[in-house]
Amino acid sequence: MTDTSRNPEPTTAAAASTEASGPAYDNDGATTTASGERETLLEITGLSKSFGTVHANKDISLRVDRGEIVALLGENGAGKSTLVKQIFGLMTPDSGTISIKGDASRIKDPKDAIRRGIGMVHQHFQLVPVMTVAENMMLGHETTSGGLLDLDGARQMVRELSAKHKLAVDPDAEVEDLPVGTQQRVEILKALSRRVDLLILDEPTAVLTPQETDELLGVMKELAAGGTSIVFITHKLREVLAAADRCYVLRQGAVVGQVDDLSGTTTSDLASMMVGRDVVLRVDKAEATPGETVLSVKGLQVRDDRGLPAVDGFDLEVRAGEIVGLAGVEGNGQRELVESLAGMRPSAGGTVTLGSGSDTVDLTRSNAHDTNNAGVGHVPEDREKHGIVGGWSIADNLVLNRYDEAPFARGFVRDFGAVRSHAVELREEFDIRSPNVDVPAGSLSGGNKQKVVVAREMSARPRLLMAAQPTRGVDVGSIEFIHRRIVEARDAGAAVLLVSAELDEILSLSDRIAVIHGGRVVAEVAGQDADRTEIGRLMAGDSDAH
Ligand SMILES: Nc1ncnc2c1ncn2[C@@H]1O[C@H](COP(=O)(O)OP(=O)(O)OP(=O)(O)O)[C@@H](O)[C@H]1O
Repeated sequence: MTDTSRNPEPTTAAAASTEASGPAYDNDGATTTASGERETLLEITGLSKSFGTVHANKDISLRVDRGEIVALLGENGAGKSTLVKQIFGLMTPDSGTISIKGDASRIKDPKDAIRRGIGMVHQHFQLVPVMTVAENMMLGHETTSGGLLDLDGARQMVRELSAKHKLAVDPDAEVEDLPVGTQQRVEILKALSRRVDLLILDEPTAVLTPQETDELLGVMKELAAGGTSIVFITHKLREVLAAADRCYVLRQGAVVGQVDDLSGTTTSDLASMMVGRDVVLRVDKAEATPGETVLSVKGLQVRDDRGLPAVDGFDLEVRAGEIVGLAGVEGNGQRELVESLAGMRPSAGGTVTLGSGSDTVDLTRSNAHDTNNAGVGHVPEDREKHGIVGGWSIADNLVLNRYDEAPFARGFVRDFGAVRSHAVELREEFDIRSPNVDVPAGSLSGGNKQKVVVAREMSARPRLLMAAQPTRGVDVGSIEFIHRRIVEARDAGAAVLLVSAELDEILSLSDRIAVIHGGRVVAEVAGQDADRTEIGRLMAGDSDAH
């Protein structure tokens, strides 16, 4: 960690794009000033921003040169999103300056930011799902570039930008039908459809498969080589080492570290810089001692939103005291499977039971309430939609599915004291960073919202814990913590079904791994025998891999 001066020989973009200058929405590719010096594209000085008593950004100063890829790292709630929202004009700083290419005048709003060459891809995409890619492209241009694009013009633009940036997208596809990774490409193309000097990506890889992530990192490097500067937020330290030229580390709103040469740096170095202590990146666990069958799924059929088969003859058993990891490329029925097992989506065939012998409960047609009452805990993939109620307090969110039960209610009367003290305990135990437990859950940072959901579901001590992407958007220190808690739940006798797009997470936590492809289990392997490459091939549908 150093406090450095300028990086005179940046590694990325000395080679400016050699492509002929393209259409009006192209970038110029120049990375240096006339004197041969690298141009400072973004300079932030003494930036502070508070929400009530929370100092989200404290006296932040940083710099990004043209053609650089700069990573922003930090724990959940460290202030990363707040910082980039101010650069994009979504929030106004309390004090300090943001200077873009030497212009330090206030960025009034996103429109103003776009006019000044800033593009941003948000954590939650801003696309209209029922519209096509080209129609979504038109939307942005109505408001920002004055001239209305016609549909043919928008289609043409998508094709040209797709080809130029090697981001394949069908202009006529409806956005809601596209996998998440492709939706993100549309967002990136939308940002690139205007002149962009600085592209901000807020946790761009959180929802991507490993292959999509590699593709995106490649695109980022090409953009940087063409003169675009990139600021990206991530919790995945390997990505920082793979793609960034430099990085800044934030803690509790302040810049606590800066690495200007990442070549000798390891993921462990970055992790301890972020968290302020050494972090164990691998999970230590004893061998599992599985007991009786808890979850039994036979021949399950579930349809997707369009009525097509998504889960198609799915069989799986999960026993008490074991973690079964479901590995698969996103879009192979995992979402529909978990929703169906949680009682949120009807099944079209097959059976689901919980427990064994005389203790068996048939959950095949249960709703979410019954499933929950039967002892199923569910950490949903989409915390914003299914995990929390943003307008309700943290305390209420922590008892969302148990508000009418003892000790949180006596008869029809709620015991607010019990709800609150439960919340105070969990906030402490799960390190939920918030001023108190009474603030709306919607005001929490992304990772802290996730901790609320995980805390609620785990504290209910479910017989079956279904955890879908449990550490998505969560910082390394908290990943370590959540992983430890999942193993503890297993050791206390819970059956755990872990669904994750992170193969590393599956490999390090699972006692048994089931690979899902085309809506059914195509292979099962013991956790300790699992081979990364083989699992990868099975995930891709190579049935000879096993
Ligand atoms: N609109 C808001 N109202 C109140 N508090 C807010 C608001 N936006 C952010 N905060 C608070 O500011 C702090 C910084 O949040 P921010 O979202 O910037 O963190 P982050 O580093 O992006 O975290 P994560 O990695 O979890 O996404 C947090 O304590 C958060 O609760």
